[in-house]
Amino acid sequence: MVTARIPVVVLAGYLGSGKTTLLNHLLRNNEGRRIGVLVNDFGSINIDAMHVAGQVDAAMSLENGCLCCAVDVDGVDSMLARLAYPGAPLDAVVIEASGIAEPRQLVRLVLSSQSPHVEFGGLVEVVDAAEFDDTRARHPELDDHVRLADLVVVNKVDRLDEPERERVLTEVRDIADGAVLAAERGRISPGILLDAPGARESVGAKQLSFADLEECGGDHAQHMHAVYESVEFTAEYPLNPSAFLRFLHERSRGVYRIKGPIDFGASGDHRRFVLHTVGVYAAFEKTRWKGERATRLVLIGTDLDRQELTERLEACIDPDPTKIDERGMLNLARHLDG
Ligand SMILES: Nc1nc2c(ncn2[C@@H]2O[C@H](COP(=O)(O)OP(=O)(O)OP(=O)(O)O)[C@@H](O)[C@H]2O)c(=O)[nH]1
Repeated sequence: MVTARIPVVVLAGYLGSGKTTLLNHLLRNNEGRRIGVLVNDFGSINIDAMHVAGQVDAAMSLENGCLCCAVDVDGVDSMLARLAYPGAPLDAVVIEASGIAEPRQLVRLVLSSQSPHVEFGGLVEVVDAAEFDDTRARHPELDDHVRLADLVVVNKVDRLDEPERERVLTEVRDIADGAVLAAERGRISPGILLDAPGARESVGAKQLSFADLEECGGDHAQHMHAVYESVEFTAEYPLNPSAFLRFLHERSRGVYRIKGPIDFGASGDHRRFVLHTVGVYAAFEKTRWKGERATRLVLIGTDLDRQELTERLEACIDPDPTKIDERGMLNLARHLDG
C-alpha cells in the first residue's frame, strides 16, 4: 500500500513581507483543507504564533533562533512527525520561516526528511512590493531567494501606483524561474499554495534540484540572521500613547521591524493594538483583549542598543493609566491599519 504523503510547504520572505498575513488568509479560506503550521519566530516572544493561533488545525512553534540553522534535520523531522503521522487529519503543513531565515536551508531540511509521511510541497517566497528596491539593495541574496522559489507572491501591491507595480512585477518576473503572483494582504487562492507542486503547473511549478540547494546556503556568516538581532520588551502596565508615538518617530534606523500587542489605557478600555513596523512604515491593527493584557514587543534590526531601547520603552510606561490620554489615542488612530 502506498502511504499518502503530506506536502510540506516552506513559506519564506524577508522581514515584514506578509508571511503571517498570507498564512492567516489561507487558514481562514482553506476551502476544506486541513492545515498544520510550524512557525519559527526570531526573538523569544512568539508573536507570529500568537497571530495564527486559534485558526489552525495543528500548530507547533519554535522559539528564539533561526529554524534554518538552529535545528538539524532530526529536529525538523521530529516536529514534522508530530504534525504529520499516519492518519493525521491534515492535508498540508506550512512552515512559516522567520523573516531572516535562509530558505535554501529550510528546503534542504524538508527534502532530507526521513519521514515516509511527508514530501516537499514547494518554496513560496513572499516579497514586499513597496520595500523591494530597498530590501534588494541591502540584501542582494533576495534575488537568489526569488529565483529558487516555486511561487513568488509579490505582496502589498496596494502600496504602489500602477506603473510602479508593473515595474516591480516585471523585475521579479525577470529574476524568478517559478510562478509570480501579485497579491494584496496575501490573498491568493489556497489551492495554488497547498496542493502538491504538480497542481501549480497552471501557474508554472518548478522543482528545486539538489544542485540549486548546494550552491552557497551553507555558509552561516552569509545568512541574514547572522547580522540581525532582536530585543524583546514586555510590560504589565499600560504605555502612554503619546510617549510611545514619540518613541516610534524617533526610533533608530537600525530598528527595521517591530511587532506585537501594546496595552494603552485604563482598565475600561478593551482595545488591543497590535503594532507592525516594516522599515519606515508603521501601522496598528485594532483587536480586543481576550486574555491577559500586557505589552509584548519584539524589535528586530541591526546594531541594536539593547539597553537604550529598553530604557526608552520603559520610559513610555504610563505612571497614571487611569487617565487615558485622549489626544494620544486620537493620534494613534491615524496609524490604524485599514
Ligand atoms: N498595505 C498592506 N499591508 C500589508 C499587506 N500584507 C501585510 N501587510 C501588513 O504588513 C505588516 C507585516 O505583515 P506580516 O504578515 O506580519 O509580515 P511577516 O512577513 O509575517 O513578518 P515577519 O514574520 O516579522 O517577517 C502588517 O502590518 C500587515 O498588516 C498588504 O498586502 N498591504
